[in-house]
Amino acid sequence: MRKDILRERFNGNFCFNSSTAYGSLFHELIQSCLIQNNFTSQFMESEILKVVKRSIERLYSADLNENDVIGGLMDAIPTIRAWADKFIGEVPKPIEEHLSTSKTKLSISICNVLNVEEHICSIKYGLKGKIDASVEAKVSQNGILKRTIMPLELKTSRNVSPSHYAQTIFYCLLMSDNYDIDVESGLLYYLKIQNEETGKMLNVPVVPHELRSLIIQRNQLAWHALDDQRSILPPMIKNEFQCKNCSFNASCFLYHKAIENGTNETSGVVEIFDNKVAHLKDHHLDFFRNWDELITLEDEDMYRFQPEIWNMLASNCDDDQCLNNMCLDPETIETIPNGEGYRQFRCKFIRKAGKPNFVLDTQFCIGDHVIVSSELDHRTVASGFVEDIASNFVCLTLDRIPHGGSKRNFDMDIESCHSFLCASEKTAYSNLRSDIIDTFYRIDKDELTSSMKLIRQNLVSLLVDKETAKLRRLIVDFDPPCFNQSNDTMPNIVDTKSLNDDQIKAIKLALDAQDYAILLGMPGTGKSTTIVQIIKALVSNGKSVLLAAYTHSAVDNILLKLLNEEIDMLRLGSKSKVRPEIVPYLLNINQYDNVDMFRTFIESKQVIATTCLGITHYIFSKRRFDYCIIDEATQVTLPICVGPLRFADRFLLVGDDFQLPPLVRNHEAIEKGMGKSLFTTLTGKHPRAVTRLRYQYRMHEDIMNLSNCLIYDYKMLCGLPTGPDSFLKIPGWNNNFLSQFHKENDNRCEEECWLQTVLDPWKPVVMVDTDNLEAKESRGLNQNSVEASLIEQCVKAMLIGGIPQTDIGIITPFRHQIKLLSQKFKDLTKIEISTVDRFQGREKKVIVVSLVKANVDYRVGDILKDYRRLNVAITRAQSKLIIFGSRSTVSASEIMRNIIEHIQNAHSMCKLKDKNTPSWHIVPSKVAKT
Ligand SMILES: Nc1ncnc2c1ncn2[C@@H]1O[C@H](COP(=O)(O)OP(=O)(O)OP(=O)(O)O)[C@@H](O)[C@H]1O
Repeated sequence: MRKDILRERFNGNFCFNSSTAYGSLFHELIQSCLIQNNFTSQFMESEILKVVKRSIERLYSADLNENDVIGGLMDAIPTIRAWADKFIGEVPKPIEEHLSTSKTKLSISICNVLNVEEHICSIKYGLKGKIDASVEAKVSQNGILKRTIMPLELKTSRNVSPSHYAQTIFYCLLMSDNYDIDVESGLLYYLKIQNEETGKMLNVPVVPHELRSLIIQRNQLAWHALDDQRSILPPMIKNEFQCKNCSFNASCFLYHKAIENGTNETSGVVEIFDNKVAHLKDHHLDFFRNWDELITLEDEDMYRFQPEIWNMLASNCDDDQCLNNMCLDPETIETIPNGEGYRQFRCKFIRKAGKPNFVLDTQFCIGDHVIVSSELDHRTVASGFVEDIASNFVCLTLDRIPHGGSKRNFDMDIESCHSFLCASEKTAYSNLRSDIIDTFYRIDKDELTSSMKLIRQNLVSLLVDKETAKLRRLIVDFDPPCFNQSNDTMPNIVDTKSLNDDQIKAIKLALDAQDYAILLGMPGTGKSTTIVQIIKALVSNGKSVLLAAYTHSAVDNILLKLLNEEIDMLRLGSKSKVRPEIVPYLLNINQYDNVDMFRTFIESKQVIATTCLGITHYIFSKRRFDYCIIDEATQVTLPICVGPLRFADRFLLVGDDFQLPPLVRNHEAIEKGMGKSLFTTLTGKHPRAVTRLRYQYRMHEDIMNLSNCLIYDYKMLCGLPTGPDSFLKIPGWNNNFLSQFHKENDNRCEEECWLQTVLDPWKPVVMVDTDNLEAKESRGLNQNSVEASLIEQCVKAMLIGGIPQTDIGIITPFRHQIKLLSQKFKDLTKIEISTVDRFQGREKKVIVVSLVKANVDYRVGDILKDYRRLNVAITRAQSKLIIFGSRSTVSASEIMRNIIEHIQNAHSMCKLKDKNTPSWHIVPSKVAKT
């Protein structure tokens, strides 16, 4: 039971070993034979080759060779065939029973396969599980023949275990709930226990007294999982053999020592315990207790809405968390082959009944994780994330094609004949299609992601693993970092002519670091440029580099620059999250015929890039790196940062304390220090490890000084010349340029057109104040339609004036405003519209900022008080920054007041008159797609 609780909190040791790798391959093989109902040697041989080819990464991780594995699987063919000959078909054959009380022999045959890997969450029993195969079986006893559904559980262990019986009984409950029918027993098949030539097949009945004791255990487990019982784990099992081989032993022992005040004596397994945690001193245990508490606080916030998914009818949930009455359009289902061998499905859902503009009005946004369930019986059918959202549909990328679940067949009879329509992939598409059309779905936001488990696992690895001893000394004990004596020579490959002195100093420090270095740079000072030069130098010295950042966009930002330098690299991640230019560098597992080829490929890559949470990839069980570089390191909490650092000997953290902080939702966790990044901590502890970049090359001086006056106290210097070239040039700009947008005989705007002020090429910073207009935000949603229309006019005018779409970025802190703006510019897809967070590390010639907040109570919200987020927003523009907002409302934020004062002093405030409503300009609905 303790292991089950630990499994909910930690990833465990995620490396594949040979028995888990073999186990998963056997499962895939038998499941595919069951689905195809083909157990011929020829079919199995060809399936083995396919299964092994799909699993090259797992074999690499488990140190297995495909020929040995193929041999091992082929050796099992006679056993599987004998099992199938006996138990698959229409004629029941005698089977051994667990806890049999009957004198008469039971016979069983599997006559139909309903599903494989069926994922069932039962609200009724508070259980969830993935059933290896859901089957229909013919059962004969005492001369009575019945057809009944049951779970089939496949096992590759060499011993029968009581936990397998328990699992099978629970699966019977899950199936009962899912199919709304009593399931009296399940099947357990041990491939490797040779009591016959077939392996061992058992029938496991749901016996009332066993079920009672299992439900009691389930309730105890649920008690331990409660928030306020978190520190009380179920007792340790103290079994030498099991503890040694348990993949959760490190977290178990660490918990015992740090949280339960345990010792090697009380652990009951002295030697194994000491081997893992004897080295931990009091301050290590304090470190773990502190971070465990912070993560728990944050965890509670993330799980806040989870119960609603299961407890509330979709019609009672508000649109914020749940979309109900959704229909899947079967014509839109598209398979997305993923580079890593998994498949995903793109599906479009339309709401059958509801408000016409409902989807845009909801809290659902692109990138949100979602769970799709059938509306009728609340059965989970798929999970994934939002890919696109418009007024009348939502497009999801899902792990499987949703369907309404198994449907009863015409000959179904509760007593004697359980007969269902298959929902598995062998089902003819036409069946599935009608099933899809007939089903209504609910889509819930899934706040629960597995990242918390990984974060906790990072902490355990940091404190326990042998490989992280050095990292532990540096970031837990705060040992001072060491540097080689600098010999002042720079590798030839570094393009010193294009760099300034600060940047050259930063490169030297990074190359001299024996432990770590820190690169602190204000916006546009060339942090990513410097990172690229450091990577070039390291690669030319034969070193390997793991490049990571919190967001995919930050990772790809550096990779795009590396591409220009023709540096070879490997990008890990899913195709849907990666920039198109980087897609060719994604790992494509289909290219490798064998493990050696794959190993050679992986080991040949000197630069591997991923996000900080992407480190669960198989390759990290084998690969280590000379350096790890983390960009935007001020954006990640310590336990997330530790993830990639675990795999390298030295590291470089790059960032700026005054740009985005780590994303932490829980206020108490922030107060207790979770929002302080490792970057900030180490910068304070060991200033010797820090180099600073001061010259920025992105922004016109006026834009830079806005940030200087707010944050940097004029320490940021301009590396760019400030001649006429530094201003925005609108190619079509002339005295008559704006007249094309005004209606004939309508001079209400012409006499003093606001676009004249805003687009004036000699004004690099302008704020458009909407206070005189009816431009209020929508109630309850951070959305402002008048502001969006003004932005549409302004941006389209620039496009007509000849500014390319790719030069324009629109930033707003609110995701609902992004949805609205994306609608306005839906034909102009090269204009980037994004949150501040996604724009960090990026730049555009023109940046338009939509502040959205406009209300009579002057409520400005937290985001517009966040000086770091605002700093990022105003430092993305090279030549022109246009800010739209309600001066009276946003002035409630002190930092916004300062921005406004600075702009006012520069005479760059454009206060709209009430006649400047958006309709005074003729804006073509379509603009040439430059
Ligand atoms: N030494 C230099 N001389 C001239 N231009 C430079 C120099 N270093 C960087 N740049 C230019 O400055 C701009 C900003 O550089 P870069 O994107 O590397 O900055 P950054 O510090 O990573 O930005 P951010 O703070 O947004 O993350 C780029 O256009 C880059 O080409």
